Amino acid sequence: MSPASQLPPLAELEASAAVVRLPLTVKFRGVLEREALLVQGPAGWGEFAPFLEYDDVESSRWLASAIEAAWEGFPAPVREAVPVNGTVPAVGAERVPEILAKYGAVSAVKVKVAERGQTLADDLARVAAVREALPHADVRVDANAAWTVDEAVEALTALAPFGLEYAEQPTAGIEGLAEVRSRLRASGLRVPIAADESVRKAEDPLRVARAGAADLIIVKAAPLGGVRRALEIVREAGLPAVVSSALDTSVGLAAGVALAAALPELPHACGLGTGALFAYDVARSPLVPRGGVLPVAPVAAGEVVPDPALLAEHAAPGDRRTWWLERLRRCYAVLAG
Ligand SMILES: O=C(O)CCC(=O)c1ccccc1C(=O)O
Ligand SMILES: [Mg+2]
Repeated sequence: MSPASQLPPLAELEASAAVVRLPLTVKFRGVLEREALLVQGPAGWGEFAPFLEYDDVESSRWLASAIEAAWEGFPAPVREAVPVNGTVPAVGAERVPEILAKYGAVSAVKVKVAERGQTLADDLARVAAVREALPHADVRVDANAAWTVDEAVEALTALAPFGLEYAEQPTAGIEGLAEVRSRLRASGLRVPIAADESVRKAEDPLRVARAGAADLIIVKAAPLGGVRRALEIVREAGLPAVVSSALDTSVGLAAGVALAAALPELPHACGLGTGALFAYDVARSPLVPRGGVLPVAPVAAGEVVPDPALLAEHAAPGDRRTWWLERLRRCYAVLAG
C-alpha cells in the first residue's frame, strides 16, 4: 500500500472523481448494476469500486489500487495478450448458451456454483450445459466459500466427471480448504483447489500458501491494494496465480490486465472477461475479450480511459455520488493513517 507520504492530496482525488452506475445484462453477486468512482491523476485513470457492503479498512486497499493506477501507472508487461475465461453466473442451465455467447470464443469458462437457494442439481445442470457447449474448454467452478467441507467434497466429487481445471474457494477458511483438498486427494480425485477469498479478504494473504491449503491462488488488483502489491504476493506465495476481476469497469479491468501482463508466469486463463457482462461501459473501446484474449497494448499505452460523454450518460444519481465521495474521504483517512 502507498505510504501516507506518497498519497496525492485528497483535493486532487475529489476534483477528478466521476461516479458512475452501469447496468449489467445479467445478475451477478445478486445485483444488476455496478457503481464505481473513477479518479484521474498524472499517470491515467484509476477505479475505486469496493462492493457496497465492505467496510472502510477493507475498501481502503481498493483506493490504494486506484491511486497506483492514476498517480504511478503500471509496471512493464512481459506479454502481449492475456487469455481470459468466460464467467457464467448462477443462472439456470437453459441460459448458459446465451451467457457464453457474450464472450465469443474462449478456451476456459468459470461457472459459479453453490448459490444460495439453489441445489447441487442446479450446479450439475449448469456445468453440464457448459461442457456440452464447449467440450474442450477448461472448466473451473467458483463456490465463493458457500459450501461446508462435507458439501464441497460431495459436490466436487459429483462435478469431477465433467472435468474440472480447478475449484475456486469451495469452502470458507484456510483449514476448510486444506481439508477439502486432502479429502479429495484421499479419494483419488485430483481437483486442484484455488484460494480466492482466503487471499483477498485475509488479514495475511500469504497464510493460505504457507499452510499448503491451495494449489493456486486467485489475485485481484484492487482488493489487494494494487498491481505491485499483488505481484509481490504472487512472488512470495510461490504458487501459480490466476488474475481475476472484481466486476470492474474497463478502467478497473485495465489494472487486472496490467497485473496479468506483468506476472512472470501465467499458466491459466484469467477471470478478466467480465466486461462482457456490462450493458454499458465507460470506455469507447471497452476491455471485452476477442478470440479468448484481452490485448495488453491499449492498457500499456494508457488508452483505456473513460469517455466524457459516457461518464455523463452513466453518472450515478446525486445522492450516490455524495455517498461515494464520503466513502472516498473515509478510505483516504485510513490510508493516511
Ligand atoms: O473470475 C471471474 O471469472 C470473474 C470475476 C468473479 O468471479 C468475481 C467478481 C466479483 C467478485 C468476486 C468474484 C469472484 O471471483 O469470486
Ligand atoms: Mg472467486
